[in-house]
Parts: sequence; C-alpha cells; structure tokens
Amino acid sequence: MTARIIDGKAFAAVLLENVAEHVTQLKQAHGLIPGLAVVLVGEDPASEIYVRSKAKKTVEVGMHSYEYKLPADTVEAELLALIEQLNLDPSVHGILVQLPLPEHLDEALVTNAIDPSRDVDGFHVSNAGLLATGQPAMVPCTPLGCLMMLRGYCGNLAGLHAVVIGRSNIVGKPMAQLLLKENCTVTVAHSHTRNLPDIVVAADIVVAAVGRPLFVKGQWLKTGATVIDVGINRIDQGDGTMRLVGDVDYGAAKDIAGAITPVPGGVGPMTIACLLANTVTACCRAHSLPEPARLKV
Ligand SMILES: Nc1nc(=O)c2c([nH]1)NC[C@@H]1CN(c3ccc(C(=O)N[C@@H](CCC(=O)O)C(=O)O)cc3)C=[N+]21
Ligand SMILES: [Mg+2]
Repeated sequence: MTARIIDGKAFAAVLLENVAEHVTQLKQAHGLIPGLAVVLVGEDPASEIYVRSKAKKTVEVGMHSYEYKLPADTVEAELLALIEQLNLDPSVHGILVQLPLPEHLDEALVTNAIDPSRDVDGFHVSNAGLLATGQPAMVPCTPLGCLMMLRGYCGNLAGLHAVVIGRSNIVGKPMAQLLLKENCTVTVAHSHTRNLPDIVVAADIVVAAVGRPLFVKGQWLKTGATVIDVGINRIDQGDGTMRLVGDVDYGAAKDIAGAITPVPGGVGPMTIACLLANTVTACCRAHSLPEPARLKV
C-alpha cells in the first residue's frame, strides 16, 4: 500500500484564498483591514525565516503586517511595554510573539500579557482554558491546521482512535482537546510512555509532535492509519548541507499508512494559513461582525 499524500500546501492555498476573500469583504463593507503584529526577540535564523514568511503571506492576503525585531538582550519590562502598546492599538487585531524566547524572558508571563482576543496563537491561559472546556476560543494554529487536514481526509472523525505523541502546550495538549471535541478516543503519549509501539499500532490517527527526527517508525503503524507529522527537524547530512525531516520515518511509513503529511509541505504551510484565518476571526470579533463560517472550528 502506498499512502496518499496529504498536501498541506494545497490545503493552505484553499484556506488562504478564503481568508483573502474575507479581507476584501471587510475592506469593502466596513473599511477594515485586519492587522497582524509579529514580535521577534533575538536573532535565531530559523525564527527569522518563519517570521519573514508569515509577513509575506499576511501582505499577500491583503492584511497589514507589523514586524517588531528586538535585540536578544531586551529586558522583560520593554517587551511587556510593547505588548501593552499593541494591545491598545486599534489597527492591530492579532499579536504573535515568536517562541522560543531568550532564556531570561518568562514565556508564560509574556504570553499571558497579550490581550486574549488578539492572541492569534491561542497560547494565552484563558484561550487554553476555553478550548479545554469547549467554549469559543482562539485555537492554536498548528493543531487547528492538523484538524482541518484530518477532517478533509477522514471526514467524520467520531469514534476513531487518535494517538497524539507529545504533550506541549502549543501542539500536543490543544491537539488532544480538538480531537476530543470531534469525538475521537484520544491517547496522549510522551517521553515517559512505556511500550509506545504497542500504543501507536492501535491508532487510526497518529499525530507526531515530539521534536525528534524520524522518531516514529513505519512498522509501528496500523495499516491504513492517517499520519500527521508536526516535526520540523533540520539534520546535517554530513556534507555541509541540511535536510528537513519530520518526526516520522516517512520513507517506511508511506508504505503502511493510508495517508500521510510530508515534511516540508504538510503541517507548516497550514500553520501559517491558520494564523491568518485567526487574525480575520479576531478582527471580526473585535468589531462585533459575524465570524466567517468557513474559518470556524
Ligand atoms: N508564537 C509562535 N507561533 C508559532 O506558530 C511558531 C512559533 N512561535 N515559533 C516557531 C514555530 C514554528 N512554526 C512554523 C510555521 C511554519 C512553518 C513552515 O511553513 N514550514 C515549511 C518549511 C519551511 C522551511 O523550509 O523551514 C514547511 O513545513 O513546508 C514551519 C514552522 C511556527 N511556530
Ligand atoms: Mg514531550
């Protein structure tokens, strides 16, 4: 069996077109232009690539992009002051502070300083709580993108056994919450889990978000399983070049899985598309306008 490839770029293109249509509508009917502010502290090269790519897509769909690059030694009070300024700026509907932050900055404190209604990452504790209790919230972009692709491939997810590998606040936990909302049976595995292959083999859906290259082996999978690979690992090829690989051993998994996301071109592009969709949603909510139905979870 050769797995169908879940084309994240194609999913993202459809969502971005939908986002762009809503942006046009907001402009024409209400004179509103959604704005997304991205804050980057320090000079991590990978982070700079993501931030640039986010800004480019933001402008492509017709929204305003505001970029703030702060030096690595920025003190907490300065960063909090910038967030407060953005919280009060009526042209800013979404605020994203790129993670990870330098060691001396408290990520939870900074994340919770963002106005929850502008927290397009969905990382604020109140958005996490709303999601966990099944109330409308800003949903974290990566798990949201994964869910949209799963719905697109599997249709109704009710009753399926989903195994989420990884328990981060950013991916694993919100992914599990979203899958529970879809009436999946959800198992969350992590670094202390015993006999992981025996758990993964029972899964109809596997979401791998461990951050370890090629961690999930092909032979762990149930035949026909749907595999979502959240990992983005740069590995040194030994000849001075780098290769981008996921958390799943794609080469082996594609012969056993029913469908699988590639890396690159899977979860990554959908994460960015969902970020822009969340910004449109935040803009609509800020102005008490009906939320675009097709962007809703
Ligand atoms: N506050 C915050 N929110 C985030 O959403 C956030 C963050 N911090 N910190 C870093 C991670 C990582 N992330 C990615 C988004 C898109 C791609 C993406 O588009 N990847 C391309 C490949 C890009 C490449 O070549 O590196 C792909 O998978 O096809 C990757 C990674 C968002 N993150
Ligand atoms: Mg872990």
